[in-house]
Amino acid sequence: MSKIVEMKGLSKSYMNKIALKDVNLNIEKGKILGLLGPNGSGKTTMIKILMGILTQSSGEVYIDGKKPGTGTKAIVSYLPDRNFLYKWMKVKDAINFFNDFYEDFDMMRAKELLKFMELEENIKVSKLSKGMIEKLHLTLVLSRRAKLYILDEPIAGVDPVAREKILDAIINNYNEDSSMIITTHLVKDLERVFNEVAFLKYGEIVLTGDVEELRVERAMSVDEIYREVFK
Ligand SMILES: Nc1ncnc2c1ncn2[C@@H]1O[C@H](COP(=O)(O)OP(=O)(O)OP(=O)(O)O)[C@@H](O)[C@H]1O
Repeated sequence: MSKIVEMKGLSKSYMNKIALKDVNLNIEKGKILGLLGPNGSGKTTMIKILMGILTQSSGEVYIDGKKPGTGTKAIVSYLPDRNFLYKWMKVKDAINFFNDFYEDFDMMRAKELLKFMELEENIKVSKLSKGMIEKLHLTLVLSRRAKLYILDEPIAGVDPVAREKILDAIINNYNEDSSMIITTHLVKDLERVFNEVAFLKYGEIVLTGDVEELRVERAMSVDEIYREVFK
């Protein structure tokens, strides 16, 4: 099977608020999908459904052919859009914690990434800046040999130099056997990473496709297309 993610008629409402409406979206293995949309468009809701944190109101979702749950959590490496580290931890504790927790954690890769991100193992998490925390999160998430990586706003809140470094880490550590979903509204910064994009507007997919094809068809960058769709 070539699809890593399959969504069919996926909808989600919170009380009377519709967050996702009849979403049909497939992600092929080996691709990096940019899930793009402004605040409140439903990106996090979609990711939480993929992670089994929320249940859809209707429709179907499959990850590698399975419904989200314990089985799929083992093959998905997820970067939430909030800090998930404990203040008492040192960087090396966070690494060991992940190593103990995830069978697919690759310690060698983690050490290389720490070096690349210029993160010192003995620093306490409480002493790290916001940008350094994001780098540590990404180090942890990318050090797993997962089939699917889901990165929710991986570069929000970091300076442009750190952004470039984080993007390089994503590209260098990505391999063709895995797939990735990256949500962002910082389209210009991230578009060089995407193979495919899906635009979410008020919970609906309004445009999806291969990045190269879209750029050629419309003679615009993804960022320009985004601005046109959401103006
Ligand atoms: N727990 C909740 N209860 C009620 N409404 C919610 C809840 N979570 C999200 N929503 C609503 O659902 C819609 C989609 O929210 P969601 O967080 O998925 O958007 P998003 O695209 O991730 O936004 P952002 O870019 O700001 O993170 C929004 O209108 C939001 O107000």
